[in-house]
Amino acid sequence: MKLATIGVGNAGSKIIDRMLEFENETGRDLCRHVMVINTARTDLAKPKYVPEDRRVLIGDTHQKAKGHGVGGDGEVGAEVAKNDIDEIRRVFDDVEIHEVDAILVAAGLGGGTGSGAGPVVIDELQKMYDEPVYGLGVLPGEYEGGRPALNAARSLQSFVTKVDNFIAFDNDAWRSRGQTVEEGYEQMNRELATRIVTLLAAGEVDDSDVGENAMDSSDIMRTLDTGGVSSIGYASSDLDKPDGLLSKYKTKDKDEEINSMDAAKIKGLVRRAVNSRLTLPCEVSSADRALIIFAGPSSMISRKGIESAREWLEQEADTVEVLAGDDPREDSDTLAAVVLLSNVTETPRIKEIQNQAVDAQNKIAELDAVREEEITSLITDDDNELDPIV
Ligand SMILES: Nc1nc2c(ncn2[C@@H]2O[C@H](COP(=O)(O)OP(=O)(O)OP(=O)(O)O)[C@@H](O)[C@H]2O)c(=O)[nH]1
Repeated sequence: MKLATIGVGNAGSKIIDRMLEFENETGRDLCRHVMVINTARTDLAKPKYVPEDRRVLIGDTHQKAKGHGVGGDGEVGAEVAKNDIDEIRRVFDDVEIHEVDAILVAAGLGGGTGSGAGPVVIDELQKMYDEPVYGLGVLPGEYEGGRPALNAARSLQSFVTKVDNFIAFDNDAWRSRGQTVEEGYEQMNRELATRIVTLLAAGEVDDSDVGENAMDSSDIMRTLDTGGVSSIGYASSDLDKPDGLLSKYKTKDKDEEINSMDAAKIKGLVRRAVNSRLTLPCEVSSADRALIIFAGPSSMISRKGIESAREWLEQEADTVEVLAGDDPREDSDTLAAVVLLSNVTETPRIKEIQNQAVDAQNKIAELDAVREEEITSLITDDDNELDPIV
């Protein structure tokens, strides 16, 4: 697939930057257009792979932002993006939309810019283009507290109703102990970039290269066509290691011996992808559609293997809508299986975020209600005998 990618806010921009890094390292060419949008000047300087002229600062004249971010306030994030919509539209105008199949908007839903400006950007994209717009959203961890949960729960409603599909990443599930927050984010962003690029870069090869099992961009788009919230699973196998995963066999046409994985091992790789940590933990059987892509040297991936993996996932996901194919990467020294579970409806983390958000909203309302009273009581003497000077 060929993508226009847009990162909104700090997390969104870092994820797009990692996607560019991963495609660079692995010789893929997914992100044909890139843009990052932020309300904080310092965060806009962070990406390493995003060209300078594709970084857009919004809200630098807004009284509550002034180039320093929106301090976690989603309402301000949305307001700033609406005020600067002409500037955003001007940068979109440079995108040769006929060169791309879809647009991907990445954002952290816990932050003010991601949660507020993200949906405004998506609205504009949907107005301007007919191509599908996908969301890639980070859900905040419980440990971050009530405010990010409130942003995320509200923003999720906007994102999911506005995008053609929302692929979620749950920071809570991916948090590991013994790391600083920054180290943790770095690792999570790499894991996410590996999954999303491996998934979406399939089908980008020339028509001349397409083998009989090759996955096509239209297959991926069809799987994402359900709307709703989706999750990705991933597993890979190192082909250099003599770990018994490979078996020798002779090709029919040529009398040469080549390495391949037998069908059971290919199925095992997919089972590992589905049973390992998903980007959003969910009940696999609640998926509406699913898709498997094998990325690696095509000689490793037998048709029988693809078919048995597809049948296995059809049972697991309890749907007849499972597509499977390969993304030939002849130079790769790994064989990766990436599984897209589209429109999953049973995912406990979203309910937890909503509960945390409702508690936070009630607490904020309570504090707002008593604030004036408490300030007045603090500055007033017990018998109210004193008057202000002016
Ligand atoms: N996975 C991941 N999550 C991140 C990262 N940075 C931030 N987050 C998450 O994203 C949320 C939003 O943070 P930011 O992206 O920094 O915020 P923002 O959208 O720029 O908004 P403001 O800072 O309020 O202007 C946080 O609450 C975290 O949950 C990151 O590098 N990786």
